[in-house]
Amino acid sequence: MPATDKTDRTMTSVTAQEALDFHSQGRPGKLEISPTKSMATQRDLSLAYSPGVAVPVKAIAEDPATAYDYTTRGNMVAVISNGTAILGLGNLGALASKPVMEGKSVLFKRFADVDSIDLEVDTENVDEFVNCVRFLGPSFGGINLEDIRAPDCFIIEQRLREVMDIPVFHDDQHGTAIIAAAGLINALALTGRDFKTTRLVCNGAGAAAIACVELIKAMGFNGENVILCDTKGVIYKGRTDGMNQWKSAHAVDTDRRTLTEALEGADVFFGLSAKGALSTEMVLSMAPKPIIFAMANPDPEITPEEVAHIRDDAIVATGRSDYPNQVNNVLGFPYIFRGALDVRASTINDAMKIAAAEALASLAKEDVPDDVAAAYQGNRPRFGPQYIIPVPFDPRLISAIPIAVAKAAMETGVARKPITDLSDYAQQLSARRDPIASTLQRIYERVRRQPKRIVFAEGEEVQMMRSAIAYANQALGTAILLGREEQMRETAEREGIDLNRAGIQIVNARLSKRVGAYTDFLYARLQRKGYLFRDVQRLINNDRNHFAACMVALGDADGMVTGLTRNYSTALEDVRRCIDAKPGHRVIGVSIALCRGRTVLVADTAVHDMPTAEELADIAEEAAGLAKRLGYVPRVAMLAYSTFGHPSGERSERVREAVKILDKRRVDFEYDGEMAADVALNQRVMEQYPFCRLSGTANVLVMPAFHSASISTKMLQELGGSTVIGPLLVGLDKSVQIASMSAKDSDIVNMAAIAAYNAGT
Ligand SMILES: NC(=O)C1=CN([C@@H]2O[C@H](COP(=O)(O)OP(=O)(O)OC[C@H]3O[C@@H](n4cnc5c(N)ncnc54)[C@H](OP(=O)(O)O)[C@@H]3O)[C@@H](O)[C@H]2O)C=CC1
Ligand SMILES: CC(=O)C(=O)O
Ligand SMILES: [Mg+2]
Repeated sequence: MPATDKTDRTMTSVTAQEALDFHSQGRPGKLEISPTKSMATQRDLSLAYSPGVAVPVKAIAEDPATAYDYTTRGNMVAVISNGTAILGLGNLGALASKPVMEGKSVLFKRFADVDSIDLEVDTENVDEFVNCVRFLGPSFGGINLEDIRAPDCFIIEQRLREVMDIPVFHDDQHGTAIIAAAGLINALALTGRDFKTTRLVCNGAGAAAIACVELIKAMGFNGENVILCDTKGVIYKGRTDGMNQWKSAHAVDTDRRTLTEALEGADVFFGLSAKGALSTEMVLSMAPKPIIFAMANPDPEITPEEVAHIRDDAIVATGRSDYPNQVNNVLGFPYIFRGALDVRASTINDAMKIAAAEALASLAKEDVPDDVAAAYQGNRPRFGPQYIIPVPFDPRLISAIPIAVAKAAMETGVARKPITDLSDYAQQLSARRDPIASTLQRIYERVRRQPKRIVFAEGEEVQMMRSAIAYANQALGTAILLGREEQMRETAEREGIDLNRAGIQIVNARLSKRVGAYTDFLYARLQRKGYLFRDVQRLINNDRNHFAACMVALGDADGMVTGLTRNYSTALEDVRRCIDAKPGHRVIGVSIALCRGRTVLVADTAVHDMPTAEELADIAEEAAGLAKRLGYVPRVAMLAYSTFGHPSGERSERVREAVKILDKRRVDFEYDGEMAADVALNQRVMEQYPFCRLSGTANVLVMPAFHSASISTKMLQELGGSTVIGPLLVGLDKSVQIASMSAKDSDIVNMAAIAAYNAGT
C-alpha cells in the first residue's frame, strides 16, 4: 500500500482502507459492460440477435475486414496477465493481478476511449500462456500484456507477435520505455546533457529495465555509457550468475561490481527494481545535477523527500501520481493503442514508440492549460525540474500522442487503414476525450472559416489572458483584451504569457478614441432611465462590461465574453443597458448538458424567474432555435411535475397553456407537454403515452421556472457526471456570452468561440 504520510507532496496519498473501500463500494471492481445499441423493443432484439445478427456473420465470413465495421473488434483491447510481476510486488498470481488489470482497462477507456477487458490467465508456463492467448485474435484489435515477469515476458511477447496479426504490446516493457525516454529527453535538456556522453545506471534488468535501455539506445544513447544492475549487482561481460540472453546483450566491460560502485559519478539513475533499492549515499556519489527516475511501483527506489534531504540539484521522477514528474506507462498505453487501432496497425514498432516518446517530450514544453493546473491542485506547472513530463490528466495527450503514433505507423508501412485527413483525425481524437468537443467542434470549425474579433472584457484577469491567447492560437480570430496595458504586461510577464503575438489586441478604455462615441450612444439609451451624462461617462470609463458591450453594439468588435469578476445577473444587467433583444426575440439562458453520450439543452437557466405561459412558449422557440443552430433537430419537452394533466395543479397549467400557445403559433419544430422529466428522457416511459407528439426522447427541456432549471442542471453536473456548458445567452441583438465566475480558461475559450459563432458565421 502507498505510504499515508503527506510530507511535501503535490497531491494527497491514499490510505489502505480508502483503497479497499474504493474497490468494494457499489458494484465491486472497476468496470462494467454496457450495450451500445438500444434493446428496447422486439425489433431491436430481432436486429441485434436472431435473425438479424446472421447478416453481419455472413458478411464477416466473406470478408474478415468487415469485422471492424460490424463488431467491437476495432476498438477493443485485451489486458492480459498471469500476475508473475504485479507492479513491484512480485509474483502474487493471476487472481491477485485482477485489480491492476481492471485498472488498466479503465484507464484505456478514460484516457483514450479504447474499450478494454482484463483477462487473467492462471499459468506460469510460457507455452500454456502463449497457447491460451494466441487464439484470441478475432476478439480484439490489440493485446496489451501486463505484469508478466522477465524473461518469460520476452519469449511470450515474441511468440505472440509472430503468430498474431494485431499489435501485441507488453506495456511494462514498451510503455514504460516510451515514457522514461520522454522524461529523459527533457531532463537531459534541462541539465545541459546529451545522448552521446551521459552516463546512465539502470537498477533492475527485467521487463521494464531491458526495454528502457533498448529504446534509449535505439534513439541514439551511447550503449557504452549504460550499466545495468540486478539483484546480483552489475551486469558485466563474462558474468554467469543469474544471467539470460537479454541481460547479456547489455553487459559491459567494467570492473565495477555493485550498484554503489556503478553509481559513482553517474549522471542518470533509472530504477525499475524494488522499493528502497537506492540509498542516499549512492545519490550523494552521483554527478552534479543528477537525474533520478525511481520508477518502482507502488514504492519507488528512493522517495523525492529523501533525495531533497541530501541534495537540491537533482531532477527526481517516480511512477506515482502523488509526486511531481510521474514517469508511468499510463501516459502511454491508452494513446499508443488509440493511434495503432485507428490505422489498424498490424504491430507497434520502434518508429511508433519513438514518435510517441518525442511527442510526449515536446508537450511538456508547451504552456499548460487549466485542466492540467487543476491536476496539480492549482499550481500551474512550468517546464523545469519539477515538470519534465505531462500529467496523465493533460487533455492534450489524446490528440498529440495517437496522431504521432498513427503517422509513424503509416510511414513505416504497418497501417492497414491509413488516415488521409490528419486534421480531421485530430478533431475526432479530441471528441473522444470529451463529448463536449464534438458539439463544439463544429462551432470551432465554422468560426475558423470566418474568424471574428472578440472582446475579452476582463482583460487584466490571468484566465482571460490565457483564453485570449488560446483563442488567437486556434485561429478563431482577433482577441481584444480590455484593460490597462501596463498592468496586463506585468501580469503576463509574471505568468509567462506572451501577449506580443499576432491575433492579440490590447484596448485601454481610458485611452480609447471611441470613448466619446460610446458615451453618446449609451446616454441616448439611458437618459430617460434616470442616468445623467456623467453617470454614463463613468460607466464607459470605469466599467469594462459597459465599454465592451458598446464596442460590440457599435461594431468595433463582433462579440464579447465576460463573467469572471461579477455574478451572472449583474454582468447581464451591464450588457442589457447597452444591447437589446433581437427584434421579435426574447433573451434567455440555455445550458447544454452532456451525459453518457447524450446531449440535452435546458432552458431558461439564466433570465426568467417564474415565466408566464407566453414566456415559456418564447423560451421554447429560442431554445429550439439554438438547437437547430447547433445542428440538432429539436424535440422540445415542456417540463412539469405532472404529465398530460396528471396530477393536476396550478403550476402545470401554465405549462399546458404554453403548449397551446405554441400550437397557435404553428412553430416548425416538435414539442409537447406538459410532461415529467422521465417521460421526456426515457423512450419506454414515453411509450406509455402513445399520443405524445415527440418522435423520440427530448433533446430540449423547457423548465417551468428558473429554480427548477438551475437546480436540475447543477444536480446533473454534480451527481450525474454531466458536463454542463453555459448558460449560453440567446436572443440578444449582438453576440455576448457570460462565463461563470468559476470558469476555467478552456470554458472561457468555448464561450468566446460560441460568441464568435453567434456573431454570424
Ligand atoms: N513506472 C512505471 O511505469 C513502471 C514501473 N515498473 C516497475 O519496475 C519494477 C520492475 O518491474 P518489471 O520489470 O515488470 O519486473 P521483472 O520481474 O520483469 O523485473 C524485475 C527486475 O528487478 C530486479 N530487482 C528486483 N529487486 C531488486 C533489487 N533490490 N536490486 C536490484 N535489482 C532488483 C530483478 O533482478 P533479477 O533479474 O536479479 O531477479 C529483475 O531484473 C517494478 O517495481 C514495477 O512496478 C514496471 C513497469 C512500469
Ligand atoms: C505501472 C506499471 O505498469 C507497473 O508498475 O507495473
Ligand atoms: Mg505493469
